[in-house]
Amino acid sequence: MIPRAILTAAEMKAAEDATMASGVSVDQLMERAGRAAADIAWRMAGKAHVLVLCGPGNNGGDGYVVARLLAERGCEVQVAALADPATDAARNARAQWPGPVDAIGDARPAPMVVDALFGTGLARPLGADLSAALCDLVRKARHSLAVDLPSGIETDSGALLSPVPFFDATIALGSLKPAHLLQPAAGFMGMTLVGEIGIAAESALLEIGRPTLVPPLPSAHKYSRGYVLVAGGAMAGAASLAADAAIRAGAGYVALAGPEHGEGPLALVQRLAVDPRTLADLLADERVDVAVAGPGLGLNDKAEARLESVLAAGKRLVLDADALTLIAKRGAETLAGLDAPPILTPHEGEFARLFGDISGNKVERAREAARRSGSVIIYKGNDSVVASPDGRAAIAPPAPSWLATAGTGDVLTGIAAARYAATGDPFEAACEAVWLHGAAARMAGPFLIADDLIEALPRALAACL
Ligand SMILES: NC(=O)C1=CN([C@@H]2O[C@H](COP(=O)(O)OP(=O)(O)OC[C@H]3O[C@@H](n4cnc5c(N)ncnc54)[C@H](OP(=O)(O)O)[C@@H]3O)[C@@H](O)[C@H]2O)[C@@H](O)CC1
Ligand SMILES: Nc1ncnc2c1ncn2[C@@H]1O[C@H](COP(=O)(O)OP(=O)(O)O)[C@@H](O)[C@H]1O
Ligand SMILES: [K+]
Repeated sequence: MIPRAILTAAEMKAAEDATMASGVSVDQLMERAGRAAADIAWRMAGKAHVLVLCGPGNNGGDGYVVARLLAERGCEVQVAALADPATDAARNARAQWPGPVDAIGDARPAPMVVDALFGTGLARPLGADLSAALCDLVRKARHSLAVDLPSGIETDSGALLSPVPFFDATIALGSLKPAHLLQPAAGFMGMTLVGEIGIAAESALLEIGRPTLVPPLPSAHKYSRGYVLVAGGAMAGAASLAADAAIRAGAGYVALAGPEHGEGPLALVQRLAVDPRTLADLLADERVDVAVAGPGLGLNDKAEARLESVLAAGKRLVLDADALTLIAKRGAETLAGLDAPPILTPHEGEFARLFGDISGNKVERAREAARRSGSVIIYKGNDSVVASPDGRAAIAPPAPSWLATAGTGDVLTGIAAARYAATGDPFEAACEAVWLHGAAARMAGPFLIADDLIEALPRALAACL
């Protein structure tokens, strides 16, 4: 699957300028944008009475186009505007709307509401009266559609600048923007669709899409499919979850090396490694492709020594949980010299421990963390962001919140290890793992526990063949 690009407000503006330089006028772009939005509104509500709220900028201009096209289809349309249009394109669009334009205060609740107040140009919070009116009108509607973005959202960060209602659908014009995937904004969009308006959308920031996997070659053997070694520690269950997930995610050989035997399928190779030297010996096996440390590792001196063996092994690494807490003490930048970029999988708390002083939105923080640590970062959450030290970054579509349960992160770590062993590319592996994890969660369903994710993994993987 070709991943969709995500453009910041500035990148969108540049893409729009490039399109115009090739001979397309802003009025034509606005007509396409309005037509795409009107088509969605029509599919949602048919001939229902429509209220279109228009702002002063080009988002409002799109709104006037929507109003005209829906009226042409026979809808009864009320247009309510915040102010007169402030751009030429919006003025032209308004001039082509044959009906009256009311003040926002005169907007009457309608079964279908189209929000064309503000899009990527929103620079500050909506006034309290305006956001209250927007929330009230959307709440009273049966269907609601936001044009480009719900008004009140900051495009690049996904922050809510002022209160925003829940929309049934949002049409992203030309391309996804970060706010379509980042929380809290993404939670207010309803179904998000991208409206094609003829802009070439290219970016180093992508949406994580379904990976394409290939079955093992006829010549495959267990080691060619990837050997993952999971270093266990104080808590056998967590390491077992990671190891079990790695084997279910397609690694050909998975060994769990801990101070005691863990749980897991019979196919999992259990190796007793009571002291760090034994662990180092196991890691010295040249067939080991990827080593995992963190889940259930512990935080005491023994855990430190085990982590040391893993870091010194010269292998590709996936580091999570306790390993991240231990690394935070010595500084994440100490990872920058490893032979291959490791994958780090911090949740919000671990990220703060590792990179507490980084500011900016979630994508910027993930990118800076990747650069500093020379690592691929999976910055977890409902809007997981993956960033690579080479500047590539990706945002996952919202994952089921049922994932908020103990052990699901250990499963992600195991999947990432299996994919890193298979692909050799930590960024690709991280993105694939995040997608598979979310898909397995959707298949496992409500009230899932971490073990259910592992059980669902083969079905999630099969969907990618
Ligand atoms: N990119 C593309 O290819 C295409 C983009 N298109 C569309 O254009 C949209 C972007 O348009 P845009 O740049 O004109 O910005 P927009 O969101 O309408 O708002 C700016 C206006 O609002 C004002 N303003 C801001 N905050 C405010 C506040 N809190 N309260 C009150 N006022 C506030 C601000 O005023 P100022 O800050 O200058 O005082 C300015 O007047 C984009 O989302 C998409 O829908 C399509 O038509 C065609 C293809
Ligand atoms: N509310 C949520 N919505 C979607 N995904 C979530 C949510 N909460 C947690 N997750 C996902 O579940 C996993 C939890 O990982 P983590 O916090 O490390 O748990 P643990 O350490 O118990 O395994 C991560 O992949 C995270 O992205
Ligand atoms: K809008």
